[in-house]
Amino acid sequence: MHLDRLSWSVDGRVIVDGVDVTPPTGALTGLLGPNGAGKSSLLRLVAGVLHGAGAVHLDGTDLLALRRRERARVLAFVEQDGGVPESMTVAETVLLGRTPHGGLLAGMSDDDRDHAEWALVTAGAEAWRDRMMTTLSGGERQRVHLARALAQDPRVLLLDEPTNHLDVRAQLDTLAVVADLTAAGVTVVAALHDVNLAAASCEHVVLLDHGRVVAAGPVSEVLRPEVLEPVYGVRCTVLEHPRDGRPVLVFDRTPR
Ligand SMILES: Nc1ncnc2c1ncn2[C@@H]1O[C@H](COP(=O)(O)OP(=O)(O)OP(=O)(O)O)[C@@H](O)[C@H]1O
Repeated sequence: MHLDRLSWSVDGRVIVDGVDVTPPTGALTGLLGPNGAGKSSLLRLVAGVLHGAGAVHLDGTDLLALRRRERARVLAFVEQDGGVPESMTVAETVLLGRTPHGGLLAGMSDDDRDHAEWALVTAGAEAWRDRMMTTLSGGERQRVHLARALAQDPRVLLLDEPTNHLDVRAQLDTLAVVADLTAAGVTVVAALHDVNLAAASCEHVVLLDHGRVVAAGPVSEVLRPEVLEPVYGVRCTVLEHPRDGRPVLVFDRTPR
């Protein structure tokens, strides 16, 4: 997938400024940057929720030129604190993920139901299948939203802060689901605040600041003190994980 010079302004202020990057196919790309850097806005632009300038190319097709339903067959987006459908059960909510492929809930095929069931189990949400969405905790809802996106069977999955309500185990579970998806060829882009989670789980990183790409590339190239310190305004020390050699970052406010 290639994000081709994506830009978006609001009230005369440029929020996303000519973002031109290529998240690798079948890999997890972490979208990092300080509060207000434009991560959510960029994901919303790619998903076609916001309308700005630029294109999103996937195998020669501009996803932003597609109709919403066609785009939803290839791209799924789990928004941060996504809305909760009133008076719907978890199972019905996940089944909604099949609507771009099939039709209305009543017209779902056995294949659609099987796929939704797979998504429910894969996202670890099957225990709540008959619960009303409004009764779930933040972390439980997050898993259901992931399940609904899986039910869509996307080639591109956008996740906005997929771990922010989750306990440590649930974070690792979610990242394991993402790893299985990328192994199956899905391209995943996730906005993350936890730099160490990105260091541990992403293949590729895009670092945003003030709507612009400051750095993009493999974890070892982007998650370095000289790149991170000016962006976050903190001191950064890089250690090596004793088990897998991946970077572990420690931040403090000591002046350089
Ligand atoms: N609809 C809007 N109207 C005005 N300003 C907006 C709008 N949407 C976003 N912004 C502004 O754009 C900037 C980028 O916001 P965005 O939510 O994309 O950042 P972010 O990197 O996801 O931040 P965070 O890490 O805090 O979630 C912020 O300054 C925000 O206030």
